[in-house]
Amino acid sequence: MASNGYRNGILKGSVKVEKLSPSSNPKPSSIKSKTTSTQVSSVRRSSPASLGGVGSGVKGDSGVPGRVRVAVRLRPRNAEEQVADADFADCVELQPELKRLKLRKNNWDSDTYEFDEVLTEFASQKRVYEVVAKPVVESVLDGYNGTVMAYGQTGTGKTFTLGRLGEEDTAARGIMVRSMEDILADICPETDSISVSYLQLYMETIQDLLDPTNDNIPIVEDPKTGDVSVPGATLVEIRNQHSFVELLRLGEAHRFAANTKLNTESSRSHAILMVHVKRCVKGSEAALSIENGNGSHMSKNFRPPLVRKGKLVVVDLAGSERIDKSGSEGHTLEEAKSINLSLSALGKCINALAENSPHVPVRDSKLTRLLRDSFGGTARTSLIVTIGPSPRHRGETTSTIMFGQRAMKVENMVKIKEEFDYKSLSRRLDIQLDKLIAEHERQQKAFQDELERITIEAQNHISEVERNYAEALENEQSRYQKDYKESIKKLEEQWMLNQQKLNSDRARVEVKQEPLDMGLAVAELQKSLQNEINLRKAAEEEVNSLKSQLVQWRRSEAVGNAEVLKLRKLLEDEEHQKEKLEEEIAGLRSQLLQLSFEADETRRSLDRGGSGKILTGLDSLMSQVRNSQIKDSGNGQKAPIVNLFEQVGLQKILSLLESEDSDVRIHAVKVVANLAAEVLVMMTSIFVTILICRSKPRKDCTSWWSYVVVDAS
Ligand SMILES: Nc1ncnc2c1ncn2[C@@H]1O[C@H](COP(=O)(O)OP(=O)(O)OP(=O)(O)O)[C@@H](O)[C@H]1O
Repeated sequence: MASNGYRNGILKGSVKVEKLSPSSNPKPSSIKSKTTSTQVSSVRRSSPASLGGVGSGVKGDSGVPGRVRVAVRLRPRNAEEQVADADFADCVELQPELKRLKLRKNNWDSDTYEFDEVLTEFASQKRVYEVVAKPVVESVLDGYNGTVMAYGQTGTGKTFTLGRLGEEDTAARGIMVRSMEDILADICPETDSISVSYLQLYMETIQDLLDPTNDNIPIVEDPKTGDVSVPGATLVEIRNQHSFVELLRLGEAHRFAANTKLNTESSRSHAILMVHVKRCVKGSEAALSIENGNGSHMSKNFRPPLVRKGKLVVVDLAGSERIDKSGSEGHTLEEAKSINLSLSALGKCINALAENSPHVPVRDSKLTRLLRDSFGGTARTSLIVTIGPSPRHRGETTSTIMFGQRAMKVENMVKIKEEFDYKSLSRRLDIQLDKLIAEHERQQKAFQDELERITIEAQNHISEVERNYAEALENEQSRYQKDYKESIKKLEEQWMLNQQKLNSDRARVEVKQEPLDMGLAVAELQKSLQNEINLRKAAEEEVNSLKSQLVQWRRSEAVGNAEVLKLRKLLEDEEHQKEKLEEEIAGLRSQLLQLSFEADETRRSLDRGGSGKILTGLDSLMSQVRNSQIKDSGNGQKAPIVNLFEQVGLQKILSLLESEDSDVRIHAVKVVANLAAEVLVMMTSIFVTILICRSKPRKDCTSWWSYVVVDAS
């Protein structure tokens, strides 16, 4: 062992020393993914110096490396040492700022050891808590397992460091009390819970410090996870600091202790305080955890709350002692042997872990079985080794320091303890079920009440209706009975009157019955006869009237027939006349055509200059016209049509055309047609004459022209 070297086997300058400080504690926000943890886990235990230590925890199934943190604390000289070692220097020299401890071998030589924290005899309890335990406590609050353990020679201050209650002097409060203070300050009482069990391992038996009758508690190891638990231990829920301190006091009272040469209050057992912290993961943190885990398929209503279960284990080991120095004998000697045996087993495990040995003799003692998770397990572990200053105990101090040094090489796989709280879900569902059942019962009761109310109302209503109906029926019956009685009474009265009248009529009829019957029969017959006569008369009159009407009708028929024959004759005449007129019109038209033809011939002749021929034709035409005139004037009469026109006038003829009488209209048409023919003839004559006069004026032309003019007018 080189005097200037580090006795923990690590070369100077090659160790990256992590500070045991609150800031090094991992926060859930650093939990990223399984990939990260897998990558890191591949270097497990391979290079402790390169690992991140307590502050690098990341969530994952396999966890992340977290080296056991080790601090050394020096107890001040006690009264005995101040006297006995007055002339001697302490066996150790501390360099807290360098986190180094020098162990003097002699006056001129020393070995130097480096720790995660070096706490001098002046270090306050508060400082010790903050550098040793607080990071672990914070990890526990985040859902990790954590171990704070004190190891050291008897009487060096393990119980002082961990278990002081600080009732007289609060500054003296140890790690247990301060841890609980921090835990209580951090949790949410509504959703989180803390429960505590306090045990001692004495002579290889686990006893319940909170219930001394409960001894020889078995250790249970989960074959799957390797988790160690002592389910037989009393578990007390902690709600406040006071109850916890009382609990510690109770436990301390039950702890085995002995008065040895080295410690008047020497603990003869290993005390193990287990603080279970169950925290409900909330909000986005829970959602993130569920997303990363396997709870995403669960329905929100039936999704159990996600909880993180951290367990803080504070171990106050019994002190290792040299029997010759402690003076233990008898039962105390047996205790000492047992203590040393278990501490030796712990040391072997630490050695094996520190050396990455494939076999770790965990099962050699109950202490190692209990601390399985704390060394080489999943917990964050912080070890404080306590030493005394006396050079007389240099060997024990060296042993303690070496234990601490080896422990620093132990690396755990820190793993968050997060799980679904099915019990809580079950409780919650039970509560919901109870509520639903209560609500259902309440609704059912309300329904029943309502039903009863409606039934009663309906029954009342029915009763009222029945009552009203009965009353109405009764009234009606009495009214009818009354009317019936009155009617009967009236009928009886009427019958009485009729009876009286009948009687009186009978009496009268009996007196005048015979003469009355004859007279009536004769009068009746006479009346019938008269009626028959009257009816016969009326019938005869009717027949006569019909006969005269028949004669009248026959006469009218004969007149009508004669009229019809007459009209037919007239119609035939008219048709005959019409045919004649049509023949005349046809003749006139042919004449007109002839005249037109001749006029055309005449014009052509004139155009060719053949006046002689023209004259001949003209003379012929003129003679025709003149003959016509002469012929007309010869009989002293104009044509009948012209005469008719002169006699009747144009307006009259036109009005006759619109007459309703068909004969009149036919005559009017004839007149107009003949007139048109005559006018046409006359106009043609005039036209011819004009042509003649224009071509060659003659003497007789003037006279003829005047005739035409006179005739035309
Ligand atoms: N840092 C310290 N400052 C002052 N006094 C101390 C300190 N450490 C321990 N002591 C005192 O030393 C004595 C022994 O301490 P303690 O009982 O805690 O030792 P221990 O390691 O628990 O012993 P054991 O293993 O025998 O139980 C006690 O009287 C305690 O008050």
